[in-house]
Amino acid sequence: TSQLPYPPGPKPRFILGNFYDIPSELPWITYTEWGKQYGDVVHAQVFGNHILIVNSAKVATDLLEKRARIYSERPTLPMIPLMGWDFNLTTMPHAEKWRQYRRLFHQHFRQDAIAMYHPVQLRKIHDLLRALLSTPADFVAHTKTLAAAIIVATVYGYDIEPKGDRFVYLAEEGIKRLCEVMLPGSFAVNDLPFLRYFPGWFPGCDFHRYARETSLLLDEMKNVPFDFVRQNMRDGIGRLSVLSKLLDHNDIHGSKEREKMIKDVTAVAYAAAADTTTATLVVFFMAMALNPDVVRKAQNEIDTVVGFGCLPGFEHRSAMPYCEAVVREVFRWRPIVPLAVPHATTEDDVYEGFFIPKGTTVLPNIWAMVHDESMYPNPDKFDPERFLNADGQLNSDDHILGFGFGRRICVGRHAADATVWGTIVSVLSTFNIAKAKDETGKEIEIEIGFTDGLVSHPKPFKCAITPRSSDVAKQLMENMTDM
Ligand code: HEM
Repeated sequence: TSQLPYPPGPKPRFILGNFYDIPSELPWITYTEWGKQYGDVVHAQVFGNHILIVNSAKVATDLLEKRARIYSERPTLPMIPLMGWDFNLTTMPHAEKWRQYRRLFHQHFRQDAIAMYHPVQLRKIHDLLRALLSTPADFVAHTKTLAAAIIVATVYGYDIEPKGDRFVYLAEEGIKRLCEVMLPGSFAVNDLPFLRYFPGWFPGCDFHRYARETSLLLDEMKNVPFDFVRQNMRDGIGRLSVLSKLLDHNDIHGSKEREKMIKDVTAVAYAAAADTTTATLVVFFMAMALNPDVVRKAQNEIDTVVGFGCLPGFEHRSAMPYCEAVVREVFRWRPIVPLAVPHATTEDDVYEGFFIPKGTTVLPNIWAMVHDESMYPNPDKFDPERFLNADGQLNSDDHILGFGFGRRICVGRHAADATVWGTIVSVLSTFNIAKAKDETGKEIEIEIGFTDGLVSHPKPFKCAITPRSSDVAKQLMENMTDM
């Protein structure tokens, strides 16, 4: 099979391969262009390491789903275990430990388990509405607090401090470091793994210090909420959380190994949930400010089904197809994990006559898939109607590509989807969202820009978020304070 050619792609140079072709900024855009030039599977190499870019949903299904046995590994980065981040399900090798962790995670985040978290999600979403009422210009910060508060309340069952929460600080710092390490070229030891055996004083081996610091920070991050909840469970704190269920089911004084697993699984939830949910909801605010028609249509539907001045609940979901289409379009229009999380192959493979070697890093280019003109005509337009039939009912396109593929598909997707839906309909039921205006009353244009990184956030922009009526504002302040 190795006589077969690699899939097409930019021509590699001697030794360096495509080192200089791999873009450091918004690589998913360049990879989409490569897709137009070379096809749905594109091959590149850097220092002899193979990279396969998957540019269509069909190929993603063929490889990452139908051949999941071969395509479910993650690339190895030596810095991850050195820092102590190897408890992270997201980057864990596709082996027995991953299976155990994923099973545990799935038990508490599968679709039929999520309804249990609806009350907590709505309580935090209502906090967001009050925050938007008092300081609407800080909508990004409020969204961030919402995402953090929901996942902490779901997993540990306690309410984070609005500012300066120790766990949130530790988790954010830990995630920042994980993202830094995952950037290609950030730490030489990732490309030259033998460096890990060199002492810290050796030139270029300062990564040992960074890794040690991170490891201490992560230990504290795992222990702070765990110890807090365990000590306070008798007083009812954290009683309904994922953690308390894990502890109940598995004996509070269970084996050390069991306890470690529970700490690991719960800590990963925050890492995977907070940033992704925030970015998705900020995309929603951007899309609404740019599309007043969509705001109006969604509000009409909410007013008809729920009633003006009343807040939606999950029981209204199936009766609001237009709002559902808005949610699907938010995930499609600007996918915030545009290259998913890289997969890797564990065996040599052949696809459509091309050779894909064992150990290839596979990048699912979600950006290219959701901008595929044959599936989504005029893909840059934010158009929920693309998910509706002529009769206004939802069509069958309910596969949210933004959650990834195969065995590695986002295990928190049902929780994320519920938070995103609940936030979108609650905000639209109470607020108008439009472009902000300057002192002269002229609309401030929104520049659609996105950051680099595994999770790509909208660049700062302004929008006007105003209560739909003074009654709604009053109700928000009065009626909802004890919801
Ligand atoms: C809007 C929010 C979210 C988006 C867009 C998102 C997206 C993704 C993507 C693209 C992947 C990689 C899939 C692949 O490798 O093919 C992933 C993995 C993962 N996500 Fe999410 N996610 C979100 C929210 C969440 C939440 C709320 C949780 C936890 C409660 C979560 C937990 C995870 C975990 C643990 C993995 C790793 C799965 C594995 O490697 O086996 N995510 N997510």
